Amino acid sequence: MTEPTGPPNTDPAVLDGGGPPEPADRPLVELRDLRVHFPIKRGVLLDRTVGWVHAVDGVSLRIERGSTYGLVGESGCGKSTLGKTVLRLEKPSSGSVVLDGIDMSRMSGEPLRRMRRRMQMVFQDTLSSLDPRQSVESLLVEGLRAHGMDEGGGRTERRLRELLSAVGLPASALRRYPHEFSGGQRQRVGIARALAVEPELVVADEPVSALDVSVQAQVLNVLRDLQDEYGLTYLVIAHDLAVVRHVADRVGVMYLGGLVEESDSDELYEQPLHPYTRALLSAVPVPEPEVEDSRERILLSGDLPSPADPPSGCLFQTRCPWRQPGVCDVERPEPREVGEGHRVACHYAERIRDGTLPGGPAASAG
Ligand SMILES: Nc1ncnc2c1ncn2[C@@H]1O[C@H](COP(=O)(O)OP(=O)(O)OP(=O)(O)O)[C@@H](O)[C@H]1O
Repeated sequence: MTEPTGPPNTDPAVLDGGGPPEPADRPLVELRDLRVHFPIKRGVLLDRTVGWVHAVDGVSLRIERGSTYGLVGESGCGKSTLGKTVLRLEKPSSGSVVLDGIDMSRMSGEPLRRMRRRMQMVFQDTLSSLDPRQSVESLLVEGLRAHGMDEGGGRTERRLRELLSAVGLPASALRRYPHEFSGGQRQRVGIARALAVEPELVVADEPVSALDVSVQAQVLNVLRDLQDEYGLTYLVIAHDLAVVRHVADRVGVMYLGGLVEESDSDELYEQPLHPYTRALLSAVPVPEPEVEDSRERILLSGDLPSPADPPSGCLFQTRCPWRQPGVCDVERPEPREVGEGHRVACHYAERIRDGTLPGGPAASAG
């Protein structure tokens, strides 16, 4: 059972599953008003739906070919659900997921399997995502076999060696088991496994958050080198803003299932406009003591509302220091362009930027 979420998508590109001729620079991934709502079940047989968790609630974005899109936001804001829906591991409740001009939202069976081969996922927790009883060789071959790419004999063996070398592991790793590796090496195995089927898109969900800081940069560099070498497109999901800044060309900030701000990475970090983004960034310590002492800190009041009961109006209004009664609690702002390629879902983005809006953070500097 799915929650009624509005009229079906009548875009012809979406309906015929193919798509009209589009410019050569069309994005590899396009999400159009994507919603993923999970039913909340009650009753002995869990047969009553008593509500809906709005895990992803109307997200539109584009990921350009060969680029890295970083998705940030605190735990529970819907990042992983969005990532899984891009891979069609979750089904959209409404809206669409378009890969290379082809709408996958309602695909199933063989066509979906073929599309899935073009995309792979790298997980946070390699210990649980890699079967401990399988050697690296068997893990990689399994990935190839699942997509009919195990050619057998010397060619497969050569391919496996190439993959390991691409992620900086020796060929001897083939005969070892996941628990014999360090966290960073295991993540390299996870990346090699994802690359085995030559995907175009890799969704990396918290790819380094289980690793020591010293190892994080190494793994991120491996991802970047592979992107250069194979022209990969990445969706990198992370709660850590520093990680996203390190790798992303473009960044989207999620809050309660919605995209509240999106822009090129440098712009977002230098001039965050949405109050939530500003609060997130203001919580990141700065290494220089003079800057650290005087920087603005925006403390958010209240808890994250439940995605099963999102607030009226702006999703962020219950915690926003700039909240304007009568507007923010009434009307949900759609993301709109406030600078080149810089979209913000806030009624007052420009006035907050210019410092002309009454209110603002109660927290003091220092
Ligand atoms: N299969 C599911 N059934 C019901 N609710 C779900 C399901 N998957 C996720 N949710 C809920 O959807 C919301 C978004 O979860 P999601 O895991 O996407 O967020 P997240 O930002 O990735 O958080 P985290 O970083 O903690 O994984 C949460 O409230 C979560 O409990």
